[in-house]
Amino acid sequence: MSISCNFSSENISVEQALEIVLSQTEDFGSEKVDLPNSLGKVVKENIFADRDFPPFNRVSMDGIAIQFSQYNQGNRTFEIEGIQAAGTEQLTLENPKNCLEVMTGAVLPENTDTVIPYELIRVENGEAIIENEEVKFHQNVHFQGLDKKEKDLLIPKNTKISPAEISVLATVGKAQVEVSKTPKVAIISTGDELVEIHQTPKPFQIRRSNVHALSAQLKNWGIEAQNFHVNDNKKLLKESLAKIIQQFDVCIFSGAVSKGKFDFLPEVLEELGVVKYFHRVNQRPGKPFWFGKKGNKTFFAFPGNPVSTFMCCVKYFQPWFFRSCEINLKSETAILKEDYSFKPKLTYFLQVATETINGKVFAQPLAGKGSGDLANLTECNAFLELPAERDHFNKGEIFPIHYYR
Ligand SMILES: Nc1nc2c(c(=O)[nH]1)N[C@H]1C(S)=C(S)[C@@H](COP(=O)(O)OP(=O)(O)OC[C@H]3O[C@@H](n4cnc5c(N)ncnc54)[C@H](O)[C@@H]3O)O[C@H]1N2
Ligand code: MOO
Ligand SMILES: [Mg+2]
Repeated sequence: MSISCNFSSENISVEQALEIVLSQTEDFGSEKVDLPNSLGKVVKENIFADRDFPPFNRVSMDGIAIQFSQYNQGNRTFEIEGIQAAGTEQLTLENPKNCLEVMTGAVLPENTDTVIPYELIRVENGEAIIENEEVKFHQNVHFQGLDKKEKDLLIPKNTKISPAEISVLATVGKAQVEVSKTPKVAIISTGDELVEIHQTPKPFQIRRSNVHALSAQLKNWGIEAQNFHVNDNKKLLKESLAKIIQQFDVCIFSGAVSKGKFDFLPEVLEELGVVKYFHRVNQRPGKPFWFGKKGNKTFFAFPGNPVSTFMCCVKYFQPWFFRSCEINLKSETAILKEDYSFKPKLTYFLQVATETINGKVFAQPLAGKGSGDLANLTECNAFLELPAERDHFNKGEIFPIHYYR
């Protein structure tokens, strides 16, 4: 999809902004990585069952294996012929009136079809005596191919790898997996008021928390970003960015995009040849969001207020990255739990705490004290997207929701 750049100085809507961002995805290609390093990445090959699941008739309780017909004929005492342990070749029950002890994970012995757990038998003088009458044909046997058949598709290409996929990849022997390459991402904070997290800020300073919040969000999506800091000095900003831009596919900024005397970022980016696609979106938080491209490099300049940076990363960077990896994030909705009013003609990303009741997701507004109130993020788990054209939202209405945890 190609969308022409929005060079106008008019603010654009959230829908337009997202459409532009999503029209600017990039293909980062794929690479083979060792299985442990594939967590959080997107698999770029179909994963098939290399054998039946389970691969043999698997004993699923420790006990004895018998022929059910013997039990059905009234036999309750079975001489023990031997032990079938897990990890040993299949034994054969020689005499159908006897039994074999079997362990969970072992192959069900030849000539047996039913497993009775130790709890329901008594073992005396080399014999197993069944004490419970309720034995069912085929009980406690996990039959070969019951879950999946050899060559079944287990994980389709373009699935995000979670611990569940790791389990399946491991069991089919994928020591290495083809995954989408992640872009090289730089996260750049700006501002003379910022100090490192291990430093004690002077009364007029704060720690550069946005960079750590962004890094953590990206880490959740399988991206290891590098972070930088530049002070509010135009010349320095331009020199530093000229170098950083060369080395990265994506630059995510926090701060210096609003109307302040030291908000140099938009002009510096343009001076460095980055094409502005939009600046300012009709939204709160995050109104001064600036987005641009230079060739196949992508620039997300998020407003510095911590909740703005955070929300913009969830709402714009996240779907951009997943679309680049050919994954469509599913859109989710939630039910507003109480009436809420927001007057400005802006899309409002209301901070909410969700609760699921009878399968329905309810969103409790916990708006916080504005986009500087980062502590409020810990009280909530999502942003509820309230449309710009309305100013009152009723309890019970359904709106799009964006989770961050
Ligand atoms: N006259 C106007 N002033 C402001 C407007 C406006 O439209 N007209 N927009 C406001 C809005 S909305 C936002 S959001 C901010 C965005 O400002 P900037 O992107 O220029 O960011 P800064 O000025 O650099 O910082 C804003 C705020 O955020 C704090 N900050 C910045 N970086 C970090 C960081 N890494 N970790 C923690 N906190 C950070 C910074 O200290 C400031 O308090 O502008 C409004 N002003
Ligand atoms: O976008 Mo600003 O975040 O409204 O404070
Ligand atoms: Mg500013």
